[in-house]
Amino acid sequence: MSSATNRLACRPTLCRFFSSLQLNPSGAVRILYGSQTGTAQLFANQLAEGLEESGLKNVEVVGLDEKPPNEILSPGDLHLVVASCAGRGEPPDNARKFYDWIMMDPSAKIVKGLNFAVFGLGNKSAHPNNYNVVAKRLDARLGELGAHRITDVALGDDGGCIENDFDEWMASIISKVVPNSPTNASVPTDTPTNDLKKEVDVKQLDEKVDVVERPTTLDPAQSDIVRRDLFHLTGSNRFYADNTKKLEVIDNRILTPDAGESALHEIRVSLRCHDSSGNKTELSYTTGDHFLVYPRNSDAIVDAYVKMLGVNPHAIISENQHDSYPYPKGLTVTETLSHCIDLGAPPSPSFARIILDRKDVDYVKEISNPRRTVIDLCQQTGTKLTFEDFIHNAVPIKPRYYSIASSNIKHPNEIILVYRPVRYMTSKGYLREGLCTSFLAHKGAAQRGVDDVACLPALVVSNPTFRLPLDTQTPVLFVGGGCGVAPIRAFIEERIILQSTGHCCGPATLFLGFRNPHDEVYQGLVQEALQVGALTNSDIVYSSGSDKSCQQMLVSELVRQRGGSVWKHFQDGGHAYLCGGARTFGAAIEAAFLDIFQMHGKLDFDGANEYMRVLVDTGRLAEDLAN
Ligand SMILES: Cc1cc2nc3c(=O)[nH]c(=O)nc-3n(C[C@H](O)[C@H](O)[C@H](O)COP(=O)(O)O)c2cc1C
Repeated sequence: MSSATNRLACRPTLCRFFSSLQLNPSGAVRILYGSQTGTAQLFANQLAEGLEESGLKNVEVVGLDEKPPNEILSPGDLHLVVASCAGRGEPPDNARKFYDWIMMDPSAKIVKGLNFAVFGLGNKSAHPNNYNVVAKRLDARLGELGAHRITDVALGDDGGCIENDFDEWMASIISKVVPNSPTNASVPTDTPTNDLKKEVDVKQLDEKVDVVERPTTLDPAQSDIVRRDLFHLTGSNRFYADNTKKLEVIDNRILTPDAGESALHEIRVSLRCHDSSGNKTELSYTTGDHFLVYPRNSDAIVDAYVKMLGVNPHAIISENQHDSYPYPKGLTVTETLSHCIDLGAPPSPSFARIILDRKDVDYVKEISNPRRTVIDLCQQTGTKLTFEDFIHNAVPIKPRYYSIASSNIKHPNEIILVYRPVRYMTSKGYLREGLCTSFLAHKGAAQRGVDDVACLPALVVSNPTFRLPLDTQTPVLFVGGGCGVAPIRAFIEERIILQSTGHCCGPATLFLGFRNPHDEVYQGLVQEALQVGALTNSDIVYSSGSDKSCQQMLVSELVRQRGGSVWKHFQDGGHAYLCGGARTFGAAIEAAFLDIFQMHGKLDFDGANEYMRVLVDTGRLAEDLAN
């Protein structure tokens, strides 16, 4: 690790713990990743670095779409699979072909004699019925086909502390694969040293990352948008998804000005755009789809990190970096910090231990719950990080999913999103803003042409399991809370059009909750739907009403109160849609449904769970729950 480029590849975190191990390089290790939004890919790269730093030579990271399915597995090698779940228990797009092949193709028997272990990425509270099913099924299938499992499938929960889950699994893999390794990398047995503090100064950084000075300052019109040419959409450095476009914001407004700082906002985005050759194209969507937005950090936080790291913001990171450089090459330092790294996210457990120079860090209590960031920890400890330390250990920006709040029949050329800006003070007095919601909140409507302030890098993501029933007569029940109003708005809008174009719609019930009456949105649309018969009943409740006349209760209480009719709805073949936050709202409504199935359906606990499972499996209970 002496050359400039190789030093970049070194993750100090793991280097220190594993560099002096005796190794037994008995064969090649193939790390396979299936990733929708980049986390599994990041983990796969971290695992490769951990294994290489332990001395393994023959480690390869392979995206599950990088080879034909029947060439992905290589008998005799160890395969470490890192795979997330997307959709409703679906594999991520890049894993789809391999997943279908291994699950169904008879030629998939060739995996006999192969060693493997699987780490899954999922979200338990958001997807309780499909939690990590992709990893579980891959693990079971590989075993069934005769491959040798070196350790049980491990499940990472993105609703908890997935970095911790992964660190633990990686440590156990390294201890199995590399003889004489420490048994637990996440609680290192050696005392952390001051390695980071001895790292290079800015001048050396320029040598190490091979940067060149950009003669002029950045052109703001080029710095904040989708730049497919700049963000190298090839190979493992793929940053934006292929069909990401730069889309114009048509309107961005507060829906409920009386609700104060945390009011719900609505943003309208045009689907008309230009392709790379300058030709006009149009994106399309179907009601119920998702919209993926790539946010960037604010200039203020980027400036703070530039100062803390002592780097030249205009230096360009050269194309000649080592392959393990985690971000697109050729960007300036500012662009990399703005677009690639989540500067407001807490560091990973291992990085936090390094910065704090302690091995006994209580990660959840000290770091993740208070949402302390790298800059907070460095200010607290006086730790001086180099740019390379930071860039190789910091958390990358993940794109954010939003439920589209419009019907494609009513709005074929634009989409509507509903969002609530996240902004709060931590107990330590730090102001925190949600990365994507504050990014959206600063997007003005397009004034003249397409400028950065008015554009979003974004794409439509199909959500085929979240659709209104094909038979418009089927009874539907919409249950939503807060921002969960978004997909419900889309469905109501669609039913109004269906109704007005002669498609007679069956009964539709709406149970909707807001914080208080000031927070309530889209009353006009709900009234119109009730008048034209697109909705049959509507109950709106508030978790904290401001006057006695309003319905002060939780949506889950309302659902329980209407238990008899909810049971009848399902017995009549009705469909239901659950839309809101995963942890509290989604879990509470599911619990209410289970109670109803027991009380009104006279089922026992297992029977109620089974009833729910069948509803989910047959697409009659569809969820759109946010983390
Ligand atoms: C649209 C969407 C659908 C998801 N579906 C599931 C699911 O069915 N089951 C699950 O356990 N997790 C699900 N998740 C959670 C992801 O698997 C989890 O956030 C993971 O860390 C993403 O990893 P990736 O960035 O590598 O794709 C879903 C996430 C999104 C955004």
